[in-house]
Amino acid sequence: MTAAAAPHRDPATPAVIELRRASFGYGERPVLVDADLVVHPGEIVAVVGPNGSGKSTLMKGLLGLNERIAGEVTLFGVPGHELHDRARIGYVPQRHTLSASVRATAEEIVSTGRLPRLGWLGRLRATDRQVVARSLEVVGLADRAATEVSTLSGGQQRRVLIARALAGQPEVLVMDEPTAGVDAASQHVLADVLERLVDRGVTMLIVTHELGALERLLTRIVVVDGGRIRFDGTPSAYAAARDRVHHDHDSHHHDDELHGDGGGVPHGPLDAMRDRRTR
Ligand SMILES: Nc1ncnc2c1ncn2[C@@H]1O[C@H](COP(=O)(O)OP(=O)(O)OP(=O)(O)O)[C@@H](O)[C@H]1O
Repeated sequence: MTAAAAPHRDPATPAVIELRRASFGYGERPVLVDADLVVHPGEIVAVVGPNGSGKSTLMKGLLGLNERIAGEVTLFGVPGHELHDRARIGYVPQRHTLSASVRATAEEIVSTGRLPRLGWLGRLRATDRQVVARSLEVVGLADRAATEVSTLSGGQQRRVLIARALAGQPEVLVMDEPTAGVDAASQHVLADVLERLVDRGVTMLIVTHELGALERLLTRIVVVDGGRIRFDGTPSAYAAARDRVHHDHDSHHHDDELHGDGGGVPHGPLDAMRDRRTR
């Protein structure tokens, strides 16, 4: 299986995400430093690295959800803090399941993702309901619209959260571990969901511990380690440089929380490549 081809790029179209020597942290403390990263329209970029290396800090930083200590963030060609149309970005935060205390149907949760696009009356119109229904359809949960989310499986809940992000009709999806804590079968379902989004031209930046199921979709892989971007290249360049960019295969604590034994999924982003090579 080969990685996805890099999309054709119109030089006149600005990058979706552009970081120049950006440092992000919490309070005064820098966590992710000196990051240069450019994501063009149509790219599917995986961000990998050990636990605590700064991946989530990178995601939150580019979304303006933590402190920018230095450098520049440009989104769709404008400084990040000046981007008023936030609905252009869909964010799936790092949270593997919805709390059991959330008493809402899948449709209600997904409808909240429509809020940034509502008209001045602030009410869901017929077109909004159609978008919500379509978002549930894309993630394969049309038949669960009326189901309480707390009764859905972990993988299905992740898909509800992705559908919620899709309901805002974003041009880019920033996802923090969409496959964390879900079993191998659900990971493949999620990869199929993401593939449908690729076909629709959605740009994606995905933090993941399980490169396996997503690998065929990726145009680039970024390795974060020790608070810095250590590698940024194509999947084949990553495979070739794997000794240089190798990092610890921390078993992922989120998987442990859900499965105890980690659920039998590969833990390191390099695992899938190594498996294939030895087959
Ligand atoms: N809200 C916060 N306030 C203070 N420090 C934080 C906060 N969130 C994360 N950190 C610290 O920043 C560092 C990097 O954390 P981050 O969550 O970015 O890593 P990560 O690579 O996403 O890890 P994981 O794979 O475990 O999710 C850690 O030392 C963490 O303790």
